[in-house]
Amino acid sequence: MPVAPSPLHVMAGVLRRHDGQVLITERPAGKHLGGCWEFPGGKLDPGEAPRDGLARELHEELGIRLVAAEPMLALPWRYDSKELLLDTWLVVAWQGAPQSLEQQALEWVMPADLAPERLAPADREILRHLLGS
Ligand SMILES: Nc1nc2c([nH]c(=O)n2[C@@H]2O[C@H](COP(=O)(O)OP(=O)(O)OP(=O)(O)O)[C@@H](O)[C@H]2O)c(=O)[nH]1
Ligand SMILES: [Mg+2]
Repeated sequence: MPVAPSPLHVMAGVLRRHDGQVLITERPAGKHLGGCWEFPGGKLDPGEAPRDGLARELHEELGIRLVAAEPMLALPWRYDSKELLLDTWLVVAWQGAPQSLEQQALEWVMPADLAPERLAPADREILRHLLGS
């Protein structure tokens, strides 16, 4: 019997500043969901602990060092051909100012001002969670 591939474990970090703004990044055109905005992160490497994978991705993409983060929402999601677990953490402390190291646009926004349609479909659930509904 065919064995279903296990879902791809993807880490996403919601960097939240003291003023409540969160960081979103734009997926480059040509990639899966190119042009959609998302939370920075990426696929966990085999054998890697979630917090370590999150810290690695945030360092690779933004050049920051993770200081304090906690799990916020583990969201199973299915796009046409791929199934993933979007493991979303709230990041409340980091060192360094986030920079675009992978040519991605960055934007700080208040969750209440963020139009859900701008986000990747799975991330609209994260936004709902942030808005507390
Ligand atoms: N990083 C990230 N990925 C997300 C989010 N929401 C969401 O649906 N994804 C999906 O999760 C999958 C894996 O994310 P990724 O950043 O490692 O994917 P990628 O293809 O850019 O990785 P790669 O090109 O570095 O191998 C992608 O299909 C992406 O569209 C999100 O908020 N953050
Ligand atoms: Mg990524």
